[in-house]
Amino acid sequence: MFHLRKVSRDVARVAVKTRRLSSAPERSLVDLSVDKEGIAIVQMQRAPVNSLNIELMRTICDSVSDLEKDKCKGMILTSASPNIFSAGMDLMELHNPDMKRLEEFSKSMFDLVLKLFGSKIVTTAAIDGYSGAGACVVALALDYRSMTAGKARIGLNDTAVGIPPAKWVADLMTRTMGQRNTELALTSSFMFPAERALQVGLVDEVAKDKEDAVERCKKFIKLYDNILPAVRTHTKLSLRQDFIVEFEKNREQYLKDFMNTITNPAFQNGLDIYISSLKQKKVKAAA
Ligand SMILES: CC/C=C\C/C=C\C/C=C\C/C=C/C(=O)SCCNC(=O)CCNC(=O)[C@H](O)C(C)(C)COP(=O)(O)OP(=O)(O)OC[C@H]1O[C@@H](n2cnc3c(N)ncnc32)[C@H](O)[C@@H]1OP(=O)(O)O
Repeated sequence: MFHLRKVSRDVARVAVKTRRLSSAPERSLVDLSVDKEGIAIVQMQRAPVNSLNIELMRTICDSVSDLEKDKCKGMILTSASPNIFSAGMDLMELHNPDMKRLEEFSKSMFDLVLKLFGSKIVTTAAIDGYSGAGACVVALALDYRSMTAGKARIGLNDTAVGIPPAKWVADLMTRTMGQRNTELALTSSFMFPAERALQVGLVDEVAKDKEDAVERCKKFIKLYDNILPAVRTHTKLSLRQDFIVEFEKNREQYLKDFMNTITNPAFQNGLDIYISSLKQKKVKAAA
């Protein structure tokens, strides 16, 4: 656990009342609430598995922008789906895609990663269930992750879906887990249970259940209570600037690479088989 030095006793805070914003129709993909202490819970609720389509990614992005404007203390990204944080990118967005929508999808994905990684507020995830591929990338873009012990798995299993991890994805993971662990994780597509994820630094704490995971996120956010938000943000962003600058510089190339991978006929054939196997699993389970 971190020990943060006291910098100022009277940190000015904008009072944030407890409120829910999910009544707005465009926000129905997340439930957003902010408590009296200014800590927000952004709960993904795109049933059944919170797969990341354009709309969900944009909604998360917009929610974080709103929370930044409101000068919230921090946010906790979590899920309404039992046993699933998120199934990663929406495979239907990648399967036989319309080119225009695929480009929009890629842009939304990049926007989301940059928004989360470069956010001014303290960003955390309470991971209570499966968090594979794109969902692991989202979690890696945050400041802190707590994950429930048990069946939950987290990892970048991109190779399993035929996507060679992009350089920026590997960089993001390396920043958190180091070179060696990243190399092993990416080449094997290993999906880590919480205890193993903690050992390699992929998550920061193991929780006993979702409630505990959320509490640990709150505790982490409150560690910054005595640090001036502007000073914390400045420090965080100066340490992250290299990644952000590199990403912006290569963004067009990353977009082309991603579009080329997805539209490759070999990838589409593999995806056909992968999606059928997911559906087949259900048929078998019902039999
Ligand atoms: C925002 C992204 C940010 C950055 C990414 C940046 C760069 C690129 C980085 C990485 C590349 C990332 C690629 C991906 O993310 S590809 C997606 C990878 N995910 C998976 O392979 C997960 C596949 N799903 C599962 O293994 C299981 O479904 C799961 C363990 C999640 C849940 O199992 P459960 O038994 O509870 O449910 P199911 O019956 O399997 O599924 C229910 C229902 O949902 C559909 N489903 C599942 N996953 C997805 C998905 N990813 N996209 C779309 N739909 C999905 C599944 O087919 C079932 O549908 P139906 O039969 O119609 O009910």
